[in-house]
Amino acid sequence: MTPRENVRNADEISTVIRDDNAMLGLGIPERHDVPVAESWAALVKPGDENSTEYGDMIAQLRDFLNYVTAARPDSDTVAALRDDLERWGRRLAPMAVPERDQMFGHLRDLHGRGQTMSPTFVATEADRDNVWGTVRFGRYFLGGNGAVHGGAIPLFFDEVLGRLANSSGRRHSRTAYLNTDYRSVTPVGVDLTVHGWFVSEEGRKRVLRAELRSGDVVCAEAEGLFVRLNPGQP
Ligand SMILES: CCCCCCCCCCCCCCCC(=O)SCCNC(=O)CCNC(=O)[C@H](O)C(C)(C)COP(=O)(O)OP(=O)(O)OC[C@H]1O[C@@H](n2cnc3c(N)ncnc32)[C@H](O)[C@@H]1OP(=O)(O)O
Repeated sequence: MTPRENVRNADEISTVIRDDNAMLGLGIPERHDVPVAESWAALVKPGDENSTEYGDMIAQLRDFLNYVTAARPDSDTVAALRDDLERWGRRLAPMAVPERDQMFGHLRDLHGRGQTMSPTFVATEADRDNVWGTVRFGRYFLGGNGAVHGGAIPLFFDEVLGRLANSSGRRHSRTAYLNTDYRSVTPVGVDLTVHGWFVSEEGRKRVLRAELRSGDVVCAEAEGLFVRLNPGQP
C-alpha cells in the first residue's frame, strides 16, 4: 500500500469513528495539499517526490502519536510496540545527518513543514503582512478535560508568527518575546481558524499578533517581538 493509499484509508476509517473520536482528534488524517496564496511561496511550490513521501510518513506519524496518546494497550501490545520502535531507532540512527541536511521540519513546501512538534498549520490565504489558515490539535496535544495543553498553544503561535515574520523576502529574525493570552479553552480535535498579522516593523523590530478561534469564540491571542538578526548572529 502506498503512503497516499494509507492516507485515503485513514480518511475512510475516520468517517466511521468520527462521532466517537472527533472531539479527541483521532482518525483524522493530516492535510498538506490545500492551495495557498503566492506570498507564502514556499508552500505553493509543489513538493518533489521525496518530500511528498516524507510528508505522508509524517502524516502517519502524527496519526500514530494520536493513537498512542488515546490507547490503553495491553502489556503484549506495549512490548511489541517497544520492540518495533527500538528496531526503527536502530535503523534510523546510522542515517543521522548534520542539521542543515535533515528533512524533519525543513520541508517548506509542505504545510507543517514535515514536523510533528506542533500541529499542522494549513495556510489558506496570505499577503505580505497577514496569513490566515486552519489548524486542528490532535489528541496528542491534549492538556486535560478536552482542552489543548497550554504549552502547545504558544508553540503553535511561534510556528505561525515566526514564519510570517520572516516571509516575503525579509531577513531572518528570532523570537525575543511571545506573550499568549488564553481567552477560552482551545478544544482538541476541532478545526480552528488562525489569523496572524504584522502590527509594526521598525528597524530590526517586528511586532506581530495572532488570534486562534473556534467558530466565533476567541480561544487564544498572542503578541510576539521578532528581532532581525545581525550578520553572524546565530
Ligand atoms: C534549510 C531549511 C530550513 C527551513 C526552516 C524552516 C523554518 C520555518 C519557520 C519556522 C518558524 C519557527 C520560528 C521559530 C523562531 C524561534 O523560535 S527563534 C528561537 C527562540 N528565540 C531565541 O532563541 C532568541 C534568543 N535571543 C536572542 O538571540 C537575542 O536576545 C535577540 C532576540 C536576537 C536580540 O538580541 P540582539 O540582537 O543583541 O538585540 P538587542 O540589541 O538586545 O535588541 C534589539 C532591540 O529589541 C529589543 N528587545 C530585545 N529583546 C526584547 C524583549 N524580550 N522584550 C522587549 N524588547 C526586546 C531591544 O530593547 C532592542 O530595542 P531598541 O533598543 O533597538 O529599541
